[in-house]
Amino acid sequence: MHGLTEAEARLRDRAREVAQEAAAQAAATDRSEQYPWPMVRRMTEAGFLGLTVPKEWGGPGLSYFDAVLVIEEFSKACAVSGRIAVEANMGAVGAIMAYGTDAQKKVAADLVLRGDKPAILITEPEAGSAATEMRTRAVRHGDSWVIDGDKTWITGGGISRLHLIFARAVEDGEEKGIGGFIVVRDGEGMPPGMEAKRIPSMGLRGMPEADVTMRGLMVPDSMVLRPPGGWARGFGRLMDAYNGQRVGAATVALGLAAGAYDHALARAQDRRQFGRPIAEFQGLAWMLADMSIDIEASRALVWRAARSAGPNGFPDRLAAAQAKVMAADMAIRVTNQALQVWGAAGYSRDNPMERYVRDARMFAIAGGTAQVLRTQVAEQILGRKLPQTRDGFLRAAAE
Ligand SMILES: CC(C)(COP(=O)(O)OP(=O)(O)OC[C@H]1O[C@@H](n2cnc3c(N)ncnc32)[C@H](O)[C@@H]1OP(=O)(O)O)[C@@H](O)C(=O)NCCC(=O)NCCSC(=O)CCS(=O)O
Ligand SMILES: Cc1cc2nc3c(=O)[nH]c(=O)nc-3n(C[C@H](O)[C@H](O)[C@H](O)COP(=O)(O)OP(=O)(O)OC[C@H]3O[C@@H](n4cnc5c(N)ncnc54)[C@H](O)[C@@H]3O)c2cc1C
Repeated sequence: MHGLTEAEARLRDRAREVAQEAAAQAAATDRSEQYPWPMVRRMTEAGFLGLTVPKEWGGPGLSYFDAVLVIEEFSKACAVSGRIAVEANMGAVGAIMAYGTDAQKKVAADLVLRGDKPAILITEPEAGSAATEMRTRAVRHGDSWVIDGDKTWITGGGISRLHLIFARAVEDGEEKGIGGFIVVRDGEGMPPGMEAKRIPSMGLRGMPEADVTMRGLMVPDSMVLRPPGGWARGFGRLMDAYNGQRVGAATVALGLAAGAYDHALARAQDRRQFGRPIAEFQGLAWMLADMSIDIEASRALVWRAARSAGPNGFPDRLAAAQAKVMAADMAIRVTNQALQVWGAAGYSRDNPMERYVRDARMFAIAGGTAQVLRTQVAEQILGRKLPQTRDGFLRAAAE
């Protein structure tokens, strides 16, 4: 289908098979709000975590596109499992594999290949969309850095071992720019100087979201991630890597919409009213048609974005933002339509449809909101910066 190579189709089919096990536990994970460790072990054994880790670091060295095929299958069944596959293949892992030292790459590879889902710490209570306004500081003291700051909505806070923290680097009393700092949680508790407090969330309840506070958190200089171009370009280069995770998030949105659609299609043909299958009513038949068009269009953008990554590169920024906006908005629409097809039965918590609706809601917020990403798309197609601060255009004109 869709021009997959034999190897890609095999990978997708293998993911689809294991994802059936994720489907079987998805409702229990949602109810218990517990991270699905048994499923993580199963995904690790099956080789779905660390897919993008290069062969020299012990991984299979597969592409972002391969990872996307796997993420979609898991997300159809259980979006929490889909998100685990995103963070264990993209985001922090991608940044470390591209910019890290050999020692950092080994640490990251060993962790994800053994089942860790890393955490990426960007957002702060006062710096969400305006991420460049972050206040977390890492101050250099000889061979160590000391981090102080507050992060929020950190996916995996409290369960992740590998952390990639975005912070302002201060050297010799001078602020140099935003860089990445790698912190590993070894034991059962958090590392000294780091605390996580869970945030109760609407959907994807098996995935902990947390406020993370850092007070005097020590990071050796060997664990500083230094992208090329120096501190001043640090944030931009880290965001280059983050475009991979945007494609991953778009894929989870796509997958869960496709999962909800499959349930709706089956129900529309089974459920009878007025003596005939409800699929025969044009109102529903066209709704199903629109859902299928939405899903195929999103998949086309997601695949294009994933394929835009070169062998050692990241997905293209514009393609990633376009795919994420489309898939996030589409998932909200399609999951709601799917619930509508199910009628009252879809509204019951004994049925997966309401879970799909809740799970879909985050993607227009996390990873860059639908509004902020539209601005990013506009900047790329117009070929100019669209400053968001009140004095931004004045400052740009003065410069
Ligand atoms: C980028 C923004 C934070 C806007 O802030 P600014 O207007 O202050 O920043 P810019 O001047 O636009 O950008 C600074 C710098 O970064 C480069 N950049 C920005 N975005 C990208 C990108 N996507 N790819 C590559 N490079 C990028 C930009 O060119 C500048 O580089 P130079 O300094 O010129 O070299 C804001 O637009 C934004 O993106 N906000 C969203 C923040 C976000 O996405 N947070 C995600 C947190 S993690 C998460 O949510 C996980 C959820 S999940 O995956 O499930
Ligand atoms: C489930 C979930 C998981 C997350 N995981 C992580 C994670 O692992 N790591 C991490 O660092 N962060 C994570 N986040 C945080 C996420 O990246 C932020 O929520 C997001 O960047 C938006 O920031 P905010 O919530 O502070 O909203 P705000 O920035 O306060 O935005 C509020 C509203 O204003 C709009 N708005 C703001 N600025 C503009 C503008 N310039 N133009 C137009 N509209 C604008 C937004 O679109 C939004 O509708 C997660 C969030 C969620 C919900």
